[in-house]
Amino acid sequence: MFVLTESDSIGNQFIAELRDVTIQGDRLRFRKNLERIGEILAYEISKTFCYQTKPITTPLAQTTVRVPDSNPVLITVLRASLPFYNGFLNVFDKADSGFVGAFREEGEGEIKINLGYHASPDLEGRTVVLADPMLATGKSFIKSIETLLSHGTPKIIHIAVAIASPEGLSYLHENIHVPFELWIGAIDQSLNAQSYIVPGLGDAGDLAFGEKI
Ligand SMILES: O=c1cc[nH]c(=O)[nH]1
Repeated sequence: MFVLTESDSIGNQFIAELRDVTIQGDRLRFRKNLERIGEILAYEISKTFCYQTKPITTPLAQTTVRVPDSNPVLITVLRASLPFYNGFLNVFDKADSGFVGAFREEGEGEIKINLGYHASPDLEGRTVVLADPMLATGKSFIKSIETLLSHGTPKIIHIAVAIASPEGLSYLHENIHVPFELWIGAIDQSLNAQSYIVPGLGDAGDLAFGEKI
């Protein structure tokens, strides 16, 4: 498991700005910071890929460069993930993409996650990056992964999140039965009664795009 804020880097500044009530109201900056964290996590994930030697001709000579031998599939969960996903797409610019539409069903008691929409390429044997900035209960991740597995069994699923709750992490470990790795911006203290992450940052979708009805 990689956790960005476990060591000092400029990434901490981006996380701080996402959380800070005096800064996060600037939607452009909020989306940009999610994107920048996506780019950093994408770079870290790229270190796990298989590489091959590619011959290159520069204007001056022949040389070789080690490049990834395949492109991942990026799966993103609408809508809060879009700026975060964009960070991954900036780095993995040749990636295929799939989309999942997940929403929380309002009501009394346990939170229910509904997947209204999904569109994905064949995932058989592929390296998948599932990007969603907020790992709260983990239920939408598990629902998304169950749905994705009907499109083939990936070689590995890299799960990338900006902020994770300990409860969500436990839920993923208990419920994912295919190879996976976790790439996280920060791990927070807990979930509150409304299943928001504390200290967290609030509602990532609303902060990125405005409140929905
Ligand atoms: O704290 C949380 C949890 C889920 N989704 C969010 O946007 N924020």
